[in-house]
Amino acid sequence: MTRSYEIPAGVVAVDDYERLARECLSPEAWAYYSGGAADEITIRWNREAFDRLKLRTRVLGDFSGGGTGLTLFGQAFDYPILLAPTAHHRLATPEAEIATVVGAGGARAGMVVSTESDLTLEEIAQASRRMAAPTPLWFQLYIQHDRGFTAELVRRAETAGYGALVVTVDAPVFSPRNREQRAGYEPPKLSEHANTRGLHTDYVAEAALGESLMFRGYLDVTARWADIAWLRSIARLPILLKGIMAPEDAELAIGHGADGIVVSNHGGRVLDTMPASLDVLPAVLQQVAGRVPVLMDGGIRRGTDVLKALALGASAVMVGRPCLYGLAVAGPAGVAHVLHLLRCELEVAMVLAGCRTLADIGPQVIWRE
Ligand SMILES: Cc1cc2nc3c(=O)[nH]c(=O)nc-3n(C[C@H](O)[C@H](O)[C@H](O)COP(=O)(O)O)c2cc1C
Ligand SMILES: CC(C)CC(=O)C(=O)O
Repeated sequence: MTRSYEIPAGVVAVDDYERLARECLSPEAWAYYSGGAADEITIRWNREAFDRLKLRTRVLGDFSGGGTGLTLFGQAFDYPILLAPTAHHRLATPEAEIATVVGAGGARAGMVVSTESDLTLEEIAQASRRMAAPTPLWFQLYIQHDRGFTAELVRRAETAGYGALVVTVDAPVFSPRNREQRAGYEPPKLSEHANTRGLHTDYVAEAALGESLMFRGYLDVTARWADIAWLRSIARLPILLKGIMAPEDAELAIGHGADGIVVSNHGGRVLDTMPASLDVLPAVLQQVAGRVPVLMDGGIRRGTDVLKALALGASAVMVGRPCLYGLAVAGPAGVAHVLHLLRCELEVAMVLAGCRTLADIGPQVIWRE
């Protein structure tokens, strides 16, 4: 199938991609990408938390030699916006994650590849290497019930040249996603995913009426803190834990060897009425006290949102749905455009807030009454 990868006229902001993506995606795929847990209240709160904060501007500053570059775990990034790990890009485009990585590379953004990608982690890394400027890639790991299989995934990511492991710890189970259910979205079986092909999934829980869903052995195989120490012992790469929403868990993460933390409520897709990631960020940062980098995701749709997250103390942010919407509308060009829009908006906001570099972004950027 040949597709047009042109950016449609009139697209000037990330939200325009959301509107257009709905028209490009099947109703099931739209429900999967855009939806969240239960009543999707956390999705709304993720946005509202950004909108509540006001920015404080400064004038007549000197911006010579400024920029948005940063280093994380020894890797250089042009700007502090990475693609969050998201599953199943083939729902958006037949080229799946290859289109995404090409778009990310075009915009020179880092990308986190999901365990549940539709292409193998090796195929995605290879596509990135073919580009003039390969994208910094990290691998998002779901710890599988088969720890031998998990160790093999880690080894594969290291061999393929990934720069960090982002271990998602917030979703041992998902609460129902009613929008997906109502649209009739059927997720592909884990044993048929590109990276986990052949994994046996006999443990998957289903409950008949009158039976407990969770407490019949299913949770015996899910990851625990000891698994993080184990991962640390077998992996050479830096390990970030994604989905930390409590200061106590941030402390445990560092205690078990994590090199970084991602404050995230999984884009409101795991447990509805969790607070906004942005609202939890300050408490986690206070606990971490600069010992490891703290990233965040959830609800970022504007460069001003990125500025606000950094002003509260995040080292960088990750963006999920907007990249999928760009992918659905215009393939690699759409992904690159989404990232470019966010980067340009961030730069404008930095200048108007009087910040020459990321190091200048601090609490002074937020207007306090
Ligand atoms: C369709 C979709 C699939 C996702 N798949 C994964 C995944 O495989 N692994 C993961 O850690 N997070 C996954 N996430 C969560 C994102 O990494 C991220 O936390 C979230 O999308 C951020 O919120 P935002 O979409 O508002 O930017 C997924 C999110 C979406 C929307
Ligand atoms: C296939 C899912 C487990 C991927 C995911 O994390 C999500 O859909 O939010």
